Amino acid sequence: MAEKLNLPIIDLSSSDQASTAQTIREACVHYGFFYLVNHGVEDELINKVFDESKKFFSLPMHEKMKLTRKENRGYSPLFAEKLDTSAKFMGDLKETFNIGPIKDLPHSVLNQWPSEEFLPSWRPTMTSYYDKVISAGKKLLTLIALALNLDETFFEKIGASHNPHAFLRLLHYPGEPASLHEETYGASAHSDYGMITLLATDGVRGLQISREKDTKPPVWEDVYHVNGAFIVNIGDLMERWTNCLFRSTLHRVMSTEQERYSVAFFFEPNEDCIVKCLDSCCSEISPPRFPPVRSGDYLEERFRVTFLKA
Ligand SMILES: O=C(O)CCC(=O)C(=O)O
Ligand SMILES: [Fe+2]
Repeated sequence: MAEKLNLPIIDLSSSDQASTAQTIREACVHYGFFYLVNHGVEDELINKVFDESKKFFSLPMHEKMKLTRKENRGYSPLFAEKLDTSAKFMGDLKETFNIGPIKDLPHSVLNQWPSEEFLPSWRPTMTSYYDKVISAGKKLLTLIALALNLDETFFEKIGASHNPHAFLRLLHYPGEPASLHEETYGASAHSDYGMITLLATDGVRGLQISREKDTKPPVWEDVYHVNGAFIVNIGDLMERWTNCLFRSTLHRVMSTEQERYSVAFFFEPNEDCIVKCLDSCCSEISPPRFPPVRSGDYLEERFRVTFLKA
């Protein structure tokens, strides 16, 4: 049985920056997860993204396969990815669609879009959502910088949030009859790879976190949906920057009988940004645990090992 979990709630519109930054710090140190409210992305737009996502995943398979994932953009069918690389089962019971940077040339031309004939509102809806979540993410990064006792422009100055390598990912978990496969997950246990993830969920249960990476067996706790809130979590690159002060928490999505949709936004640093332990997070007695790494190289390698096919 999973435990009940009360994640901190961060109000992005609060005028009290100091206390918001302090709550973010506590959330990232203890959970690596929090809820984000008043983030500036309207409910109406979020609902539209879910509607358009459902329309896309309902298309015949041969239409979806015309947009098969290339350069990490486009459609991946069920079992294409296995987020828990150590597990033996065949892959995750989910289908996905990825959209990469939209305005950042030459990356923007790599995106694939469903035909306007079938889905006329798809592209403008996704583009608008992408832009709005980027704005929310940039604002959140200024508070995360304050939470780390850095200047609020830190992530901008080191080039992380300028033309970020951010990916919008639509997810569809079709669900399965109970006990069909003991060891099938919608998304198997993993931590996210990058800087921060902003997740919108549809209210169907399934997402769980395990706070202590090294506890065996892991203790799983349910993350509840909160209307209008993003579920934000810290990724591995942020964990590397902070020398594990902020945790990139293990999470998974259980496969249940109920169909589930979610929309993840992976706000990753600019590909050329070098992620190196922050001075304030290391010392002689606590040296950096990870060597510096170029963000683009790190992310590419993580995709290489988790994708079994497109
Ligand atoms: O669908 C969800 O709730 C979470 C998905 C997720 O963890 C991921 O795609 O990295
Ligand atoms: Fe994830």
